[in-house]
Amino acid sequence: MGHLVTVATCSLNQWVLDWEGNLSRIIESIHQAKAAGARLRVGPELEICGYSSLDHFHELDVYTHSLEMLRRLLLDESTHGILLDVGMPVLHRNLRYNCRVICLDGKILLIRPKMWLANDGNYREMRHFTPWMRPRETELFHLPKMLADLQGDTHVLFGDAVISTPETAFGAETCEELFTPKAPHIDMALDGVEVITNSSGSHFTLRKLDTRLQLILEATRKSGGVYLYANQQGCDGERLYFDGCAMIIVNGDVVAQGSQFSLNDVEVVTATVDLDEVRSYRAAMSRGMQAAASTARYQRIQTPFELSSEDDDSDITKAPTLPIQPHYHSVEEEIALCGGCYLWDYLRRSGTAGYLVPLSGGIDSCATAVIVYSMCRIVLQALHDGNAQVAEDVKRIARYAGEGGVLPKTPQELCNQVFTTLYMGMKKQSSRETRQRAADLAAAIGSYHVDLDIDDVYEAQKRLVVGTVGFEPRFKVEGGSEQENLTLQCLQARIRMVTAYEFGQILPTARKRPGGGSLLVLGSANVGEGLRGYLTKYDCSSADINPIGSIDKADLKRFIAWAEKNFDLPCLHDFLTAVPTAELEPITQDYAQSDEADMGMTYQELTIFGRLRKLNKLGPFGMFQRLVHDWSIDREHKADDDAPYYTPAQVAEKVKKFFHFYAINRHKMTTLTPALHCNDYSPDDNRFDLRPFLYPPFWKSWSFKRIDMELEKIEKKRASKKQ
Ligand SMILES: Nc1ncnc2c1ncn2[C@@H]1O[C@H](COP(=O)(O)OP(=O)(O)OC[C@H]2O[C@@H]([n+]3cccc(C(=O)O)c3)[C@H](O)[C@@H]2O)[C@@H](O)[C@H]1O
Ligand SMILES: Nc1ncnc2c1ncn2[C@@H]1O[C@H](COP(=O)(O)OP(=O)(O)OP(=O)(O)O)[C@@H](O)[C@H]1O
Ligand SMILES: NC(=O)CC[C@H](N)C(=O)O
Repeated sequence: MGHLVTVATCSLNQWVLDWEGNLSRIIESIHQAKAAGARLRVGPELEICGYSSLDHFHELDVYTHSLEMLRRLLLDESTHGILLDVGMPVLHRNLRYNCRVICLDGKILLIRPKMWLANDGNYREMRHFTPWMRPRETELFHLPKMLADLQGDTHVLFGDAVISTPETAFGAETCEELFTPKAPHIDMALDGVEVITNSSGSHFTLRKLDTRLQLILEATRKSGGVYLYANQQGCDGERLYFDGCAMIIVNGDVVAQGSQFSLNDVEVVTATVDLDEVRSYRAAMSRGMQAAASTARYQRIQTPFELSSEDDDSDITKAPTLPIQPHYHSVEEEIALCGGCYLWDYLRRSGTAGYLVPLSGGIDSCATAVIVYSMCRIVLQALHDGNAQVAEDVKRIARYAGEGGVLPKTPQELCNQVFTTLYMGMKKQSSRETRQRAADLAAAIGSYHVDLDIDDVYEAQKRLVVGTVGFEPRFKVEGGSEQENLTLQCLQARIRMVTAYEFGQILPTARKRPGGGSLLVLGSANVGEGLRGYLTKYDCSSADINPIGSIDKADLKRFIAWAEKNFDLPCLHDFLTAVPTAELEPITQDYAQSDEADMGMTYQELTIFGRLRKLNKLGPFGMFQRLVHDWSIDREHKADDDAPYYTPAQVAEKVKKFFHFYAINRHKMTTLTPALHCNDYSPDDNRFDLRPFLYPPFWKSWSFKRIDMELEKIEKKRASKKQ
């Protein structure tokens, strides 16, 4: 029995209900772990069926197929000789549990159900599973016949227990459990469990890795121990991107870290850890006394399987893996990499021929196009690194096999095959500048670019009203009313949507691309526009998928400024300096439409409203109370110099205006294009931010009256102070 132990964790790019694909990735990770000399391997949460199976967890098939895949795994002798911690759903006494199955050499040692289910934001585990609410209790699980014959027994243990090997003990906690105030690893550590596995289905949001890593570092800093973090990676069929980053942490130090964004379907991370370091770390007096006082005792399931041997201790070629500095990406890199990896998974899994972006010459569709370009760069890097799966996918999607099997040499070359950009101008509304910016960007990234005008279609459609009811709607600048102005704007916007789909469906065939097929249309409404409803329902904001729908204008601008340098795209500079405009109204000598003027608020203010509404959970009155302090405070007391300054009356007006537009436009969120989830202030109505979409008029609401009452109090106080 030795004290040097090699352990493995992994990230797997699983896909919901891809039973045989998921199993093959699990087996591949076990082979890689064994090849690295590991004797314990942990995989992501629910890895057999894929984490985001959602309401499929209500179907018995999912439990049956999970058992069938587990049986295959147990039967496969190439996976023997290593302790396995595998994730799958299990039906036990008619209740559904989210479980870890711990097995060795074709036999199950323990089934450990998740105790603290994830149930906020995007997570609805309580809808699908029952939590195991009996800490440190176990009972017998009746094995179905297909497993009983392998096990040579009819039952195995089910519940909250740990595994004891000759040299150490290890226990499993599952994803959310780490985030809870009384995480299971605390009691396990106090009871002498030295290795904790954490199998996660943890999604990416911008700047989130820090939170996750701090929790793990803190856990092992306080309790000591070896922590093995496994996570899913990629798009498994939902709006979430799972950001892998498998890690091994020892006593508060990271010793191994996998990639957060990559196109590797299987990534195994291993380290050799010294159990004696855990023992010394824990032997500190105060911790020792707490451990002695703890009454939490775990049932230990004994196995004679050794994680290491005394031979290892005298093998001087074996050494503990040294601590490293954890690696974080900047926000700009996160957008480029997360968006790029997600779009590649979506493309290769949807079986379509590529993407199409309606490119307006503005910053949002520009950001979407640059994310597609980032995808092409990531793919090229993976080809360069010899990723066989990516090579196979490129041949299939970009049909390079048909052209002599030569793979693309540059991201632009790939871009030209899988990415179309479409500028759809109007003679009076579109400026030369936007048309030129779109063309310049397309040339720089190599997309197949189409530049056309939609005036004929627009005029023909407009004539339907003129010819049928004898009324000719006019723009405001031509003397028309508000309603006429809106109707004409929305008409253009919707014609663009129809045109985008038309081209998306026929272009691969028209270009004689082998296999034809359709392009997926990408949307590019940013998070603020969605929230404020500053978009036309069913225009180009209605697309197949939107990579930037949960990202705000400020982060998008940072991303474009970063890409200008890091992707060597000088043409991006002009996008950054342009005034955001919808170009839906005719441009005259003294009028050009502008987003911020139209919206009655700036994009910066929109981000603040969006965060306070969702993250701080503030309604109109609460938001007024908060902002009157942030925005009306005397300049010299201000913490943030960039924050706007407004009088209390102006703050009241701003907050009311925001909630008014939010309420009357909320219906647009119900039909908004699915967006890649990158931020916890996303207004996505369908999965994340569940709200009504028919509100009473806010101008007459009690909450607005309360703002007025509060404003009166504030103004009286200010007036009396001045006297
Ligand atoms: N309570 C409710 N529940 C369900 N649906 C409701 C509804 N109230 C209205 N509606 C529907 O929504 C329609 C009004 O919404 P909508 O048609 O979007 O039209 P609307 O919101 O009136 O106008 C679109 C606005 O977006 C602006 N915009 C800015 C930037 C870009 C773009 C662009 O398109 O490129 C547009 C444009 O300047 C204009 O101010 C109604 O005609 C009705 O069909
Ligand atoms: N002239 C155009 N040609 C092609 N697509 C357009 C054009 N005008 C608008 N679109 C599409 O409609 C979407 C919504 O238009 P809008 O004017 O609101 O742009 P936006 O959301 O501010 O984005 P952008 O910054 O790209 O203009 C754009 O993102 C773009 O995809
Ligand atoms: N699957 C889970 O338990 C995930 C929940 C966790 N709070 C996370 O975001 O990572």
